[in-house]
Amino acid sequence: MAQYLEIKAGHPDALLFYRMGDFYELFFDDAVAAAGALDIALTKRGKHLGDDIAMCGVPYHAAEGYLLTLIRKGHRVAVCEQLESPAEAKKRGYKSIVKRGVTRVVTPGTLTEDSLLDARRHNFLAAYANVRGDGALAWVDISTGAFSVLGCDAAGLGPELARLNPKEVLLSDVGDADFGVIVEDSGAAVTVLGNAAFDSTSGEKRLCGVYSVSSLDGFGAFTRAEIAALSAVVEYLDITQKGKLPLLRPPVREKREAAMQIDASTRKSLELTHGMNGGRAGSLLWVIDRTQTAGGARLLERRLSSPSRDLAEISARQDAVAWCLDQGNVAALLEDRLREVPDLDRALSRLSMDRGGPRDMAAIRSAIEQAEIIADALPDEMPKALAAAAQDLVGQDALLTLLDDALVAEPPLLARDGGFIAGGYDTELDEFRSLRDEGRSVIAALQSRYAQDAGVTGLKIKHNNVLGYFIEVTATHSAKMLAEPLSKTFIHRQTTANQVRFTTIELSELETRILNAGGRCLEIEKRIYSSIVAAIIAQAPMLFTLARALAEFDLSAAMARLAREESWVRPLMTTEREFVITDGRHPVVEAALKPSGTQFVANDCDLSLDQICLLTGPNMAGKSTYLRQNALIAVLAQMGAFVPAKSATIGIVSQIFSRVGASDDLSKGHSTFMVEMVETAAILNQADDRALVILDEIGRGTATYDGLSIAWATLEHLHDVNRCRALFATHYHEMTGLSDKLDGVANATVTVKEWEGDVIFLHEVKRGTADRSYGVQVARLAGLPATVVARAKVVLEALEKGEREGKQKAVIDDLPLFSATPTPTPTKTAPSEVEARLKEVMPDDLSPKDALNLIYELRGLVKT
Ligand SMILES: Nc1ncnc2c1ncn2[C@@H]1O[C@H](COP(=O)(O)OP(=O)(O)OP(=O)(O)O)[C@@H](O)[C@H]1O
Repeated sequence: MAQYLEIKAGHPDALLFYRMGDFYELFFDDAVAAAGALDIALTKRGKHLGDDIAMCGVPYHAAEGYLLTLIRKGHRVAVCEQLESPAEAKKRGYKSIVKRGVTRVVTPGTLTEDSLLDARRHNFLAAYANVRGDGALAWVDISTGAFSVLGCDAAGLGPELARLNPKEVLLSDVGDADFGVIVEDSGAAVTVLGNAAFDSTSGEKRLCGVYSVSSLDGFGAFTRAEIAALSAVVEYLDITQKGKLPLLRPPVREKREAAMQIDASTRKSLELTHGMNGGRAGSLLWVIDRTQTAGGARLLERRLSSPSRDLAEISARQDAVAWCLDQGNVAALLEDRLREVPDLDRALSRLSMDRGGPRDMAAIRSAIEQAEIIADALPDEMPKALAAAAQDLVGQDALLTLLDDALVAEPPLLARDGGFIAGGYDTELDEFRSLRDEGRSVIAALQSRYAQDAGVTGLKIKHNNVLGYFIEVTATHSAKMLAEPLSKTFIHRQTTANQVRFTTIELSELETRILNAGGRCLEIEKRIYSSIVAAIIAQAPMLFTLARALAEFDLSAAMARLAREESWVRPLMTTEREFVITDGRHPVVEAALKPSGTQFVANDCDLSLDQICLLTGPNMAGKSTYLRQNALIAVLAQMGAFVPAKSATIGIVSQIFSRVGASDDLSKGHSTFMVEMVETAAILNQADDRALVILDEIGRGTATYDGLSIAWATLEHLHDVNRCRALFATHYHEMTGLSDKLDGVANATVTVKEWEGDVIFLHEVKRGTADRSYGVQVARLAGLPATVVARAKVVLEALEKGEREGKQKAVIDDLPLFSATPTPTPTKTAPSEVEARLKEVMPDDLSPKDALNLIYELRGLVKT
């Protein structure tokens, strides 16, 4: 208990997983918290200061799953291991306690286990530093070594966190409390560190130490804040990994201006990487992902989250996709090979942190192998981005030879039990192995000899952990075995209910030889294992580059496949302010319609001359879909992908803002309307003339005239001040008059057909205005009770009539609604012939033939 309390004192904010043999045990409050979170039994063990000690435990071999649950529920876990075996402890004295120590603190941002991670997404740990008003955000994925930093003021923190989606963010204990709120809003866990961790002077030294350089200048000209943020990350890794730093790639300095700016609410409403339910399903990422490897999928997610603003970079990526489309055979081979490529980054980082095993080595082997095959198949002439990547695919021959020679074809997961080094690689190992294996065949021979000598055919030589090797016969033979002459050779060891066990001098000697040989084998394999790990780590920077190159090929091929399968085209990107889309489509809605066979109606969009498009149209006509599809096309184009359209010309978009749909944020005390206004304010204050703004039904959350006035003034502001390209959907038909007053505002509408009182949605966007919203008809389609729909029609007609005649108030007063009309009872129609016939049928009494006849009969009734 003293040992426990001492270790626990060092980790007051984490649940302590205290290793006791085959279990991790938790005590006191930790036990209560963990038992609740894991839904496992809470028990007691011993007393402390007179009180029962609460306890619970989880088996160590199943600990990963429990860890994941605890991390997901917001806990941190300090894993305390036994640092020696009980036998070693006993050597120090009979009552010695096994040495224990925390080997790792598991937090949301520092996971490395495959089972705890989403293979197709990064798992970022971030740190935000503020040095005298200058802010910087650094982030790392320790499972891949990717490490980056970016100058970022407080206003930029929210959008950047939305872009990166880190799982954990480190903040200084002397920082602004607002930072904590921003981080919490992003959904990441906040971890507060002492301000010393953010010290840029000692931080610079620490970073130089990590990369074994005398200055960081070679990696970029970092600001003090950037160094502070980077070093806080390293400090935290040091604390949580107990000095065993993961492999970190040199920090990459990013610039905010390099990427299209997309704030958190826009990302959410466009569902770029996460659907409405927070998972992948329903997102753009989900629909466009055709990558074969985890590395490719992660690169896709990064690109989609950070569309570029650099024309050269975008066209280089487009060239790569176009090339893959053009070179169908090479692309097909690429995809075939990539399918065999395991997660190189994560295997590498696990090995570097001593959490890997032989299977990770095999993963590295097959990644290098596939990379070489791909490199061999590539032609000399390739677009720039792929040519550069192709060079990084080769150069690991020596490591490949080592892994090929040293490893068996399918090594086990863990190094612990050996058996992963190939025969012929190490002569000493081979010798001990044959001794060990020979021993086994000698045992088999010995068994048959003893069986013959004793005249007991059922005699067996067996092995268990208590007795080691022993000879076993059934109890019926015990008298014979215990009597001379057999008792001279067979020494009695144990009698159980049905068996008697013996040993012989010969057997014990053989056992020692086998055990020694087995132990030696394990030792040698361990030594070779370490040397292979060292050889791999020595190549780590090149292997990370190779992984990145594979991901680049994977992504280009995947984008090409997508373009081919879905008939997407290469958009023409310019530095002007054009935005011309012909036959654009919404990829997610189109994919959702596909199973039902419904055709998505493609629509044009031209914001070049008329920089603002004011869209009116009935409910359910497809306004939101149209707005979003154009934003998504811009995002796809700037990530370097092809786009769902017949043709597209897009002047680089600097920022995208989207205010779509209504939601409240009760946790912040914001009503639906308040949220809408906060988001609109952000757009009007920030959008520049290269921005693309999408506003859907601004002002609908308040009274009609307030809403209309706000929408009106907002559109004027976008037009006069922001001067950005915008799509503006509204049900305020009064606003369509603005196009006469303001240059560069054009009206468009989504067409519908009226047929026998119903609306038919054509989903076609045309120039012009809508005169009605057909809200009542849509409400009927939604299943509003017929009485309500009928009543709404009456009210609507009266209101419209009143408006025409300019006496709306009088009409409202006249409405019978306010003089309590009796609710018309739903009319009951007599049952149809078919219904009447069906009522007579007893399904259980029907033979198959009767049932078929019945169907014909019913069909006949319908005809008549
Ligand atoms: N271009 C299209 N082709 C085919 N179906 C479409 C198209 N656009 C929209 N739809 C279908 O219509 C549905 C409603 O579209 P959307 O939400 O965009 O309408 P809306 O005009 O914004 O409606 P509201 O004004 O009620 O918010 C979509 O979920 C989709 O199924």
